Amino acid sequence: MTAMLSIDGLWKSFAGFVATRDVTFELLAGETHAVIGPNGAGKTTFFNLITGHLRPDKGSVSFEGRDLVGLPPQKIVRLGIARSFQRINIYPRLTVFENVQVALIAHEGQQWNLFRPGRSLHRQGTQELLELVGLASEAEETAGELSYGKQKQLELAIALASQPRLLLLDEPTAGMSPQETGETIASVRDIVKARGLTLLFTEHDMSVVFGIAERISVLHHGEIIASGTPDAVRNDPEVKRVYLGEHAHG
Ligand SMILES: Nc1ncnc2c1ncn2[C@@H]1O[C@H](COP(=O)(O)OP(=O)(O)OP(=O)(O)O)[C@@H](O)[C@H]1O
Repeated sequence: MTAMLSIDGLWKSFAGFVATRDVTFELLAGETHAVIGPNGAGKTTFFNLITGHLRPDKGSVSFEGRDLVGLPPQKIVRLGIARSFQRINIYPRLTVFENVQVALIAHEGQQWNLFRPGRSLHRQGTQELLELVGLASEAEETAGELSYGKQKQLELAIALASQPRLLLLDEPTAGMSPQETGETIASVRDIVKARGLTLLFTEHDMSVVFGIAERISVLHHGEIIASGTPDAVRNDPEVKRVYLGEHAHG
């Protein structure tokens, strides 16, 4: 497999605090890759550097051979990278259907007008995405009134509206019940397969990580301390030390 995303010598500091330290990383086309690490290890910062929400101090980020550093987030989305955030990012007062429809309209560069003619646009595409994430029967519900797990599914549909080749999910199961977690992960796995997506995700739930990741990278104090197959990472002495150290301190 070839590298879809290549990151080389990436650094990011906040007022002298180094959040990303000389990160070099390759994501292969078609793989499902988890980025794990204790709280504050720098996972979200790493994602923000890829998606243009932060600009690195040093280093390069290249997607399918194209340099991303300095591009604004919307431009990076257009190149084929979509993302979901840790906090919910939907229009709570619009219906489920409208949330996805707006995302499709925005992606096509069309104008959204609550009263027309926007309402008739992309109805089929919207329906297809809702079916894909299992929200077809909730289409007319108000988005803000959905359960937390369903709101995350809606976010996923919104992310997919930009037709990404690479999907970045920041803690897709955070705050979910065990049942919601299981359903969400099964759904993500199916969608990734159905659409042939490359998936990069962060996650605290190790059963999720080891259940779906083909490769795992471990961040600690902004540095990648291990990267490899789940078995290799599980048995890595440095990784064990970091995680056991965490538990020892509660
Ligand atoms: N905008 C910012 N300004 C100052 N410090 C920041 C900023 N963003 C992140 N940091 C710091 O950088 C470090 C890494 O944060 P980051 O959110 O990337 O970690 P994380 O691994 O995603 O954590 P978590 O698992 O808790 O979500 C933290 O110490 C955080 O306080």
